[in-house]
Parts: sequence; C-alpha cells; structure tokens
Amino acid sequence: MALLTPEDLEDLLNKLRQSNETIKASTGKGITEICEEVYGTRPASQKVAIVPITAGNGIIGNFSSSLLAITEYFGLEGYITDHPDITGYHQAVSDGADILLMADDHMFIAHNLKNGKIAANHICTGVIYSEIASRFIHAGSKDVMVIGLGRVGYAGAEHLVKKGFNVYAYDPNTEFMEKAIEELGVNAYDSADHKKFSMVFEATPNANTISEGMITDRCLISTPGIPCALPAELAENGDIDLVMEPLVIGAAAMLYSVF
Ligand SMILES: NC(=O)C1=CN([C@@H]2O[C@H](COP(=O)(O)OP(=O)(O)OC[C@H]3O[C@@H](n4cnc5c(N)ncnc54)[C@H](O)[C@@H]3O)[C@@H](O)[C@H]2O)C=CC1
Ligand SMILES: N[C@@H](CCCCNC(=O)[C@H]1CCC=N1)C(=O)O
Ligand SMILES: [Mg+2]
Repeated sequence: MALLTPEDLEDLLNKLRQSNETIKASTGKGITEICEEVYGTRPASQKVAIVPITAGNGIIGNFSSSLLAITEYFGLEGYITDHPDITGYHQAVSDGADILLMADDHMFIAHNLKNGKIAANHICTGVIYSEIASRFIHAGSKDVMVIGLGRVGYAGAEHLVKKGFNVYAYDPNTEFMEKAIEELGVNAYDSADHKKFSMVFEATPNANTISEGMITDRCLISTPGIPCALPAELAENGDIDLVMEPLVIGAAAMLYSVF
C-alpha cells in the first residue's frame, strides 16, 4: 500500500483551499455541497476521536494532527486520544466519542459508534474524486476516463457506472481490467482510438500517467493519486483544471458517509 509521508501532508489546509477553489470553478459547487449531495448528510458538531495506530509501518508524523485539522474545518469537535491503539480506542469510547477515525497500513476507517455506520478511505476517495470529475461544467458528453482500477480506482469506476456515465478505463493489470469490464461493463480505453476526454479520474501511485493525447484542451482532472498524474509541461496549460489533494477530500467523504 502506498503510504502517506509527512511531506505529503505539509500545508494541508492550503492545498484543500486551492483544491476547493478549483472544484467550485470547474463543477459549480464546493466540496461540502458535493459531499452533502453524494451522501445526503450534514455535519452536526459530532465528537470525533482520532486514535493513532502503531501497527505495521507505525505512526505517520502529522497524520493524526492532519485529521484533527480536517474535523475542525468541518465544524466538528475533534481530538487525538492520549494513547494509541487499544488504550486510545478505550479512551475514545469511554469519552462518548460519536465517530472514531483510525488507520493502519491497509485500512483507514471512520466508524460512527452512535449509528453503526462505517466508511473505508479507499472507497470514499474513489467515490468523491470520480464524482468531482463527473461534474465538469464544460463537459460535452458523459464520457469519463478512469486511469487505475485498484482499490480507489475501481470504487470510482463503479460509482461512475452506477451514475450512468460512459466509463473508459485503463490499468496495465489485465486482471483488474477484465474484472472491471465483466463486473462494471466499462470500455477498455485504447489510445489507438485517439479519443480525448474532458473528464479524467486518475488513481495510480505513478507520476505522469496522463498524456496529451488523452485529454481535450479544456478538461478537469480529478486525482487522489500520489505523485501527480499530470506531467508538468501539461499542467502549465491554463485550461486544465487539476483537483489533487493528499488526504482531506477523501477524509471529508468518509465523515459525510457516516454522519
Ligand atoms: N489523496 C487521497 O486522499 C488518497 C490517495 N491515495 C493514493 O491513490 C493511489 C491509488 O491508491 P490505491 O488504489 O490504494 O492503489 P492500488 O495499488 O490498489 O491501485 C493502483 C492501480 O494503479 C494501476 N496503475 C499503475 N500505473 C498505472 C498507469 N500508468 N496507468 C494506469 N493504471 C496504472 C496499478 O496497476 C493498480 O491497479 C495511491 O497513490 C495512494 O497513495 C489513496 C487513498 C487516499
Ligand atoms: N497508522 C498511522 C496512519 C497510517 C495511514 C496509512 N494509510 C495511508 O497513508 C493512506 C490513507 C490515505 C492515503 N493513504 C497513524 O496512525 O499515524
Ligand atoms: Mg483526498
């Protein structure tokens, strides 16, 4: 699993503000409005406990503090437990926390103890970033390009198919491609078709996965992928809207999904 680094999380709220401005400009709505529409929920100053987890690769510097900043951004009462792991979990439940946020190296979850709802980061990230891509106000069709069909990409492709978009997908992993074609009915993207997309959702751990031949001059690229999917020379093109942010948008979707 590609793990976040403390560097990824630097200047997080500024990255969110920039991303949100781009989201508003290219979809007409901001991230909180989109989350409300996708999940049909709103924050209600819930008490959120963040439990650091030492399993596997261990605690990531400023991961918990980043989640704390996210809870405050959404007007929630957030705090980090005094201890990690089971001791922290016990403290959170004893304190009467409504929602727990915690992550090991494989799963990052939000669990609402009051209504029983639980959310996984990779699903919510796929859903929210693909949703953003699909809301491009200048799109001339319902065609969306999906790059990467792993944990995040597959969830996003599934979401787009359910919403009736024409999904063209590419993943070098042929098993994942076949699964998406069979189970979701996606079209296999073929560069030989020279088809260009104004809406792209990318979820890969590789840089520069987007090439000029894939995109229209004016387009929206929505990607949680780290590092950046868009080559620097293409990013200079003023008509490409890029929504890319390492944690907050996905975590916001998790919270809205369990409110
Ligand atoms: N910004 C955020 O909030 C979050 C970001 N991430 C990031 O999203 C990325 C994807 O995460 P996962 O889905 O868990 O990874 P994964 O490893 O499950 O899936 C990645 C997929 O990308 C495919 N891929 C690699 N190079 C490709 C290329 N050039 N073109 C098309 N497909 C390609 C791989 O074959 C694989 O199927 C990672 O970089 C991860 O760090 C994950 C969760 C949240
Ligand atoms: N156990 C650590 C957190 C580990 C998080 C690993 N997961 C990722 O990096 C995923 C989540 C979003 C993007 N990648 C701690 O409690 O500090
Ligand atoms: Mg995010």
